Amino acid sequence: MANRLRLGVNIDHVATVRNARGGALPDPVRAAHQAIAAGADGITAHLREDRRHIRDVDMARLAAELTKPLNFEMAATEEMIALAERLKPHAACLVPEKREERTTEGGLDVVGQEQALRPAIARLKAAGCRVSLFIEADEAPIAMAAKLGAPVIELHTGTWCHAVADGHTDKAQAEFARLAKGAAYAASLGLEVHAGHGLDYDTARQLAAVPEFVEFNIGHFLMGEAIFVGLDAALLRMRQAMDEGRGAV
Ligand SMILES: CC(=O)[C@@H](O)[C@H](O)COP(=O)(O)O
Ligand SMILES: NCC(=O)COP(=O)(O)O
Repeated sequence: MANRLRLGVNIDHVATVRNARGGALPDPVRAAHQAIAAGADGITAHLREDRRHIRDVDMARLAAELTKPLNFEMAATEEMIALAERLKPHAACLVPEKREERTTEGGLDVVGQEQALRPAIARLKAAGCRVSLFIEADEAPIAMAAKLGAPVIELHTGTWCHAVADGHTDKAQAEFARLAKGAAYAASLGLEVHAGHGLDYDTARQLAAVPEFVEFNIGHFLMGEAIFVGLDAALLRMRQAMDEGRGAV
């Protein structure tokens, strides 16, 4: 299918449930294998500094076992870059991290961190990782991502998804237009454009209509749905929503 949107499944919150009891179950790596078997185009996992969900051993197993691309989300710290150099995941996505945050709250400040990010990106590239920067859909960070030599960006969709969920129609329309404009600008610079954070069936379907998006990374909503309908059914429904939005069905 021309211009098919890839679905990257984030398994962080299987690990959240596992860590609630301190045992080994449910196994996030098992979820990754099942997601791939159910049609996921790749797996995303976020190894946070505080290890609140994904742990180092999970990332090592994912890197060793997956049959589809692994997208290692990380802060641009020495610890994480060194781990990525050792594990050599298909992709490394640099995301902002604040210990006190409940979840990611926005895009990476690539404009303010240009000098610090440049060597991090170089090291990840040298390790063979496809580097992605998780940023806001604004001209300055998008232009900086291109200047820094990252081949991929992932646009933060959380603000738009929250506006949709809260019924703030005017803000949702403005945020959608911002995402669409940012995606078009990024593509004009030759960047591969992804999107993620807070996407559900409805917002994934809406955003799929923006032709410049190549991949969505979706986790929290899907893992919640899986509790009720199972992971396979949730992925199938998300796949259908993305294809409908892209006009593929
Ligand atoms: C960057 C992003 O939006 C997510 O991929 C990230 O994983 C969110 O952090 P939590 O998974 O800890 O909520
Ligand atoms: N980068 C976004 C991601 O991997 C998943 O975000 P969410 O769907 O868990 O909010």
